[in-house]
Amino acid sequence: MIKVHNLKKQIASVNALDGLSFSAENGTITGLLGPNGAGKTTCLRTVFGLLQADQGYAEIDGIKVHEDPMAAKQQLGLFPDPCGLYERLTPREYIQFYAQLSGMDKSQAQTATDKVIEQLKMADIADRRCQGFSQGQRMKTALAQAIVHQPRNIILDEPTRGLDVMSTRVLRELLLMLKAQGHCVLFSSHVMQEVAALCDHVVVMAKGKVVAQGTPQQLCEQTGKASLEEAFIALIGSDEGIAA
Ligand SMILES: Nc1ncnc2c1ncn2[C@@H]1O[C@H](COP(=O)(O)OP(=O)(O)OP(=O)(O)O)[C@@H](O)[C@H]1O
Repeated sequence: MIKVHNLKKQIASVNALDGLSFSAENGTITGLLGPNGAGKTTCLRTVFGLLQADQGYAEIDGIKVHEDPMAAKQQLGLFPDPCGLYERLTPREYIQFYAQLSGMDKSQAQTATDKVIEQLKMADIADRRCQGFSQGQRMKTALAQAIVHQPRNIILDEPTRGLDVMSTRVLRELLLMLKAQGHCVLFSSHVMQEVAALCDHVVVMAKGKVVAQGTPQQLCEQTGKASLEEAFIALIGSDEGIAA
């Protein structure tokens, strides 16, 4: 479970986070939806401990990130940019390398790697070099790296940015699988369709604040609108920086 409490962060002259609070539960996909510049990336960076808030704090499974960043990170996987794989390694070598970086010895890392290869159903590509992989295969490998230490919580910043339809579908299926396995999945997006299709809980944010939150249906009911897109426009007052 990921919680943020009253996060405030000023960057240069901008209040990137301005009293942001919400929770993302286990077994649930939570979407952070907001226009460009809303503060989504700043929020996720703070959750991962890459940025320190001026006020407020983030909590991973009850561990305050600023008090014990290492313990918090053990419970957290960060989905990396799938373009940045080491081309000369196979997924098995790549995942095992990251498992060892997270503190496992060689034999623990081998076991954890076998487990995640099975979990993400990627045995067919596990021993091929990443060079020449399709986007979907890259995505599986990147996600495997992020979850090899079996964190309960996974965060993804605009994971489908630049992906084609097939790769987006692969990622969707992977996220639904993680949800079914009881993980807490938190991702940011400004793509309305993706959020509507995937999320159990949507946190609509603008200017560093939560504007509204609930299931897509609750957001439609709150605003009296028929679609999430219309609800979003009613809540934000504009559709600037949002993709259908
Ligand atoms: N390093 C920085 N220097 C200056 N301003 C910054 C910096 N990082 C973030 N900001 C500002 O903080 C605000 C929030 O940025 P953030 O990247 O968190 O938004 P976002 O919701 O992720 O946007 P997008 O959807 O465009 O990626 C923006 O106004 C942005 O310009």
